[in-house]
Amino acid sequence: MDFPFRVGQGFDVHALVQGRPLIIGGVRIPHDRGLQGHSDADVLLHAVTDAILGAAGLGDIGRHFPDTDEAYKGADSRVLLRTAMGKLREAGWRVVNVDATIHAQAPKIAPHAPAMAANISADLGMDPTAVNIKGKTNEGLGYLGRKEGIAATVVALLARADGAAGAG
Ligand SMILES: Nc1ccn([C@@H]2O[C@H](COP(=O)(O)O)[C@@H](O)[C@H]2O)c(=O)n1
Ligand SMILES: C[C@@]1(CO)OP(=O)(O)OP(=O)(O)OC[C@H]1O
Repeated sequence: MDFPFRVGQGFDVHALVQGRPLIIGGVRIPHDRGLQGHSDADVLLHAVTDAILGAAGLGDIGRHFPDTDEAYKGADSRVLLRTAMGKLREAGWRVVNVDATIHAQAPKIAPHAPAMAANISADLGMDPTAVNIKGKTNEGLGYLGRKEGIAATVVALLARADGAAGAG
């Protein structure tokens, strides 16, 4: 019998490079560099996608949206997140809450956190108060501290969509 709640975690990191926009949580943030990737390189949305897919036992973002597929070149990661959420719904899950940390020496995340939470909650079909976004520096240490990239870590809790304990 399945337990009616499942937890998942997600991690992602992308390099900061010249000539790319910085898009985190679906929010375009004014900055001197942006994140490198096959898609729009939205490090937060990729970690959220992995957290919900992982909780549902549906693998990972690369399995559903391979970075070798031209279809995802420059892809809007909100579209990928909504597609992943559709797969969760088909499997009978809803997302209860999301808690995320963006590991960025710069820029400041706090001013953009409400907009990021609004985007994620809209894409997952939940109340914005159930999405918590935190920024954290790396205290100048390592590749994150040297501003060579930005990382995100996320945990997500799922519940059976019908709310039935033990529903399979
Ligand atoms: N990119 C960031 C980093 C930090 N914050 C905010 O500052 C607080 C202190 O961060 P430390 O890494 O110095 O402990 C943190 O709790 C956030 O409120 C941020 O918004 N964006
Ligand atoms: C989002 C995808 C889509 O091709 O590509 P990237 O933007 O490179 O992002 P990453 O987190 O490295 O890998 C996941 C891929 O599914």
